[in-house]
Amino acid sequence: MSVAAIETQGLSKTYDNGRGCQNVTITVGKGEAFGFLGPNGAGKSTFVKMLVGLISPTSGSASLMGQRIGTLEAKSLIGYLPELYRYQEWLTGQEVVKLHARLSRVESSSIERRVREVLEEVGIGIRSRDKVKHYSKGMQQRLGLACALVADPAIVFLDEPSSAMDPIGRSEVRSILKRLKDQGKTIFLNSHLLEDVEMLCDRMALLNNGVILRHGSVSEVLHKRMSWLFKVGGYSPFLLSWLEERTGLVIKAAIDVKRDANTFSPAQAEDSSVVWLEAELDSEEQVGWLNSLIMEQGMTLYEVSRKKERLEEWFVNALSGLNHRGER
Ligand SMILES: Nc1ncnc2c1ncn2[C@@H]1O[C@H](COP(=O)(O)OP(=O)(O)OP(=O)(O)O)[C@@H](O)[C@H]1O
Repeated sequence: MSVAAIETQGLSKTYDNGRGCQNVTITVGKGEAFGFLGPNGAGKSTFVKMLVGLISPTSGSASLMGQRIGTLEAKSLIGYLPELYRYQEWLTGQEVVKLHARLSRVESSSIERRVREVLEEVGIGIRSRDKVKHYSKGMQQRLGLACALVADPAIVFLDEPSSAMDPIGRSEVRSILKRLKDQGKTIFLNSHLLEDVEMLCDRMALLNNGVILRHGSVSEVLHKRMSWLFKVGGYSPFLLSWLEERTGLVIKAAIDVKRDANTFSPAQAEDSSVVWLEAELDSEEQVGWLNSLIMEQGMTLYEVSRKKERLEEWFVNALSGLNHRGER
């Protein structure tokens, strides 16, 4: 049986103040992208710091590709982008990455080429000769990514890799991570951004107050049932009742909906007006079915989309009714 890329057994770290993360048992296969999702203070960074050998566990055990964490063998397998990074302001981006390449024992004959490649990859190419003190936060985060990748590690630990970036930067980072995944790297992604985890990861764990509340495939953990939005014309309250009766679903109607802000205030929708309908559905087949019923009733279908839940709301729902240990 091949060894897992990351394997932990009851891994715990308790700081003097009683905080940290407790009893985490997970397995991440080689080439898998694993998301560790949790609100601020959940214990994500603590967990990763143990895996990369920066702090020692209070109890439990863990290995990377079969090598005990904290050993040189385990450390030589990893690239790590910390959450709180500070690079030498007086050096250029290129010099910082070179330094990391040397520290990671990249063969000296290939350092120049590798540094150039990785700076291109993260999108610093033309700014690589500027001093770090002139870099924006987003640029520094890209630099951190270059440092994490320069030694071509088998496992990449990323602690909030796009937190300082604007939407374009975020989407670029996602593309870089996707490419890494396609190259067969194992990726461990700490994030409080639902979207990042959803787009990249195969499996994930939801952490709160230092304990894992759920883990499994991303779809198992995130969406049991999903809300869908249908923008329709030719609406009437009568047609809504008909749809509800026919499908057995609860369907809400609203004149306007701010999807990102997740507001769906009930509408006094007038006959024939354009409205948004919202329904919680189990599967894409149900979406198709509802589409066809909407059109069968003579309504015009302008748009269908999945409603994006805001993370806070999702967390509140996921965590509601749980005590601080995640028990109901
Ligand atoms: N060195 C430390 N000493 C004492 N408590 C700590 C230490 N480091 C972290 N903590 C506490 O442990 C808990 C988990 O922190 P951690 O940084 O691992 O969370 P996180 O999920 O990474 O959150 P964030 O995204 O805000 O960094 C928090 O309550 C934090 O205040």
